[in-house]
Amino acid sequence: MSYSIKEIFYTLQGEGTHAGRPAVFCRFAGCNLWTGREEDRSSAVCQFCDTDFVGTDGDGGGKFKTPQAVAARINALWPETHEASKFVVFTGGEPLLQLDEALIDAMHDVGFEIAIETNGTIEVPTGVDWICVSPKMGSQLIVLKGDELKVVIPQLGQDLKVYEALDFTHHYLQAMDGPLLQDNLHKAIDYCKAHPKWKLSLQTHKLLQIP
Ligand SMILES: C[S@@+](CC[C@H](N)C(=O)[O-])C[C@H]1O[C@@H](n2cnc3c(N)ncnc32)[C@H](O)[C@@H]1O
Ligand SMILES: Nc1nc2[nH]cc(C(=O)O)c2c(=O)[nH]1
Ligand code: SF4
Ligand SMILES: [Mg+2]
Repeated sequence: MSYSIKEIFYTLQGEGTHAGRPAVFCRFAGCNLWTGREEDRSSAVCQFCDTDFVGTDGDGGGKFKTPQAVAARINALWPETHEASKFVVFTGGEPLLQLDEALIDAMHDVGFEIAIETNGTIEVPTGVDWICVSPKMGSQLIVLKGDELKVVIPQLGQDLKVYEALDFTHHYLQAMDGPLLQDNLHKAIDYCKAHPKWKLSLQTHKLLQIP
């Protein structure tokens, strides 16, 4: 199989537990909950997406024929003299439409720790080192355990108590970006204070204006 990748870039993880950690981001093209076309947004399962994941035309993007080719491109972005802390985040779009064990093995072969950002609707292949699930109302959540659960609020009909019971090490709330961001941040802050199992995840890369 070949891999369709929107962009590959080296930055800091902006969100969640690893916020501030240098990481190569590999953004796969395509998602199962939205086409990515603005004209389809209002009829999509996931309507609040902040990301362009259509096509393969971003920085470092393209169609890659082999897992080794993807791994080599990602590895080339890591600073040469710092082999120990190699960290890749597979995101999208929905990475689990394309990420397979062959690519996971290829990344481990070049020394990377592997994280994913997923909507939790597709089974996670073996070997992923850090699983971040961000459930979407209107979709069937099937990934019920992992390292961090990162719930974007508010979403219509959400019951955070249901998520609280799931088997994740960290439970985060992330305010939905958009015209109501400030309101949403206050909702998230108030909820965390009242339910201290939850922590606030900020999208720090947006504050920092880095990719
Ligand atoms: C663009 S998604 C890609 C990965 C995967 N499809 C998912 O939804 O988790 C990456 C992260 O951004 C979050 N996100 C997307 N749009 C957002 C928005 N408008 N405000 C806050 N977080 C958002 C998602 O919930 C997810 O945690
Ligand atoms: N810096 C940075 N951190 C991120 N964390 C999750 C992201 C994503 O789009 O999945 C993201 C992103 O796009 N940039
Ligand atoms: S599931 Fe993730 S990538 Fe897909 S539309 Fe929603 S936020 Fe965007
Ligand atoms: Mg993003």
